[in-house]
This record gives sequence, C-alpha cells and structure tokens, in this order.
Amino acid sequence: VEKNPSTHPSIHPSIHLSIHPSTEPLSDAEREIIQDTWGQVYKNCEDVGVSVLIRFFVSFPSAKQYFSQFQDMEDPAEMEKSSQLRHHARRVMNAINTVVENLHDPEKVSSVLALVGKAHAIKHKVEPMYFKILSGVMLEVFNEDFPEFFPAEVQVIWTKLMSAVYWHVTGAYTEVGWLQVSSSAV
Ligand code: HEM
Repeated sequence: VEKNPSTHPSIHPSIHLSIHPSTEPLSDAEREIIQDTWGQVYKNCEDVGVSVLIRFFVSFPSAKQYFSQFQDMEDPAEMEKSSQLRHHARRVMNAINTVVENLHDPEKVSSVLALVGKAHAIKHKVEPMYFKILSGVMLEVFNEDFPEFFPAEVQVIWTKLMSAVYWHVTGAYTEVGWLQVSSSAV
C-alpha cells in the first residue's frame, strides 16, 4: 500500500487508551507500583525503546513523516539501524524515566512534559494525536515483553500515568496556540 505522509494515521484497533481531560493524582501505592515495574523496563532501556518505536512506525507509517532519516523506510530491520530512531528512542525512554523518578514532585513532572510538548508543537510540528497512539504502543510492548510485571491491575495504573503524560503534553500544545487537540478516547 502506498503511504501518503499527509494522511491521518489509521487507528489501531488494539489500542484502547482512554484519556480523560483531567487526571486524578496517583496514590502512593500506585506510584510505587509504577516505579517498581518501570525499573524492570528501564533495565532494558535501549532494546525496549527501539521496539516501541519500530512497532509505532510500522503500525502507524504516517508517524515517520517527521523523521528525515527514515520517513521513506519500510523495512523494520533497516529502521532499527537508523541513528535518528535510536536517538529518539533514548530520549523518549529518558523522559519517561524522569517522570517516573519525580512522581512525588508534580511541578517537576509538569515542567518536563511541558518542555516536551512545546518542542514537539513548535519545533517538530507533530500532530498531538501521535502522543496518544505512542502511549498505547508503549503499554502494549511493555505488557508483551514483561508479562510477569504487567498484570491487569498494573496496566490500569500505567494507563492512568500515560493519560497524565498525554494531558500535560497536550496542555502545552494548547498553551502555544495549537488548536484542535483531541481529548476524546481513541
Ligand atoms: C512520550 C513521547 C515522546 C517523548 C518523551 C519525546 C521526547 C523527545 C525529545 C526529548 C526530543 C528532543 C527535544 C528537542 O528537539 O528539543 C524529541 C525530538 C523529536 N521528537 Fe519526540 N518524543 C515523544 C513523542 C514523539 C512523537 C509521537 C513524535 C512524532 C510522531 C515525535 C517526533 C520527534 C521528532 C521529529 C524529533 C526531532 C528528531 C531529531 O531532531 O532527530 N516525538 N522527542
């Protein structure tokens, strides 16, 4: 199938991430569960980050339009070698790590995510919907790669965190004047 970079992403049916316009803070117990499970994921930071992005770009090829180095690549094995992809994988994982390490400090979390949101809105002009899609892919890969650490009740908590991430990121988009940020569930 010919990929037209200007078309909207098709929504993958396996992604059921529901996003609420405002989010309840995580409880202490939930924070601890996030930190413990993330510890397992982050041990494999490089591999997990790359798997997440490959899955994202293969399932949602229009998301590649923003990346000069692999926007025309189709072959996942070739994408995997792209330094731009690997670099972004590391940045995504490190940003999530900063969020997880600072869950006790809501101001730090919002400032980190506001910077991410602003850079993607202003510099990279990324359609914010892709953040929601990427969150779903991330949870999917974590669950698949570490099933013993992601039973259903842990997935619920992670979904809550990812909703908060999306809420902060899109808040920054709105702040810099990006209209039409969708807050409805995928
Ligand atoms: C949780 C999600 C994400 C995080 C934490 C994240 C993080 C980052 C960071 C820290 C940077 C460098 C900051 C800068 O340029 O000032 C970056 C660059 C970039 N991001 Fe993201 N990102 C995320 C999602 C996305 C998505 C969904 C897309 C597009 C589909 C995207 C596209 C880009 C592009 C095109 C760049 C510039 C790449 C380059 O210069 O090589 N990001 N990202």
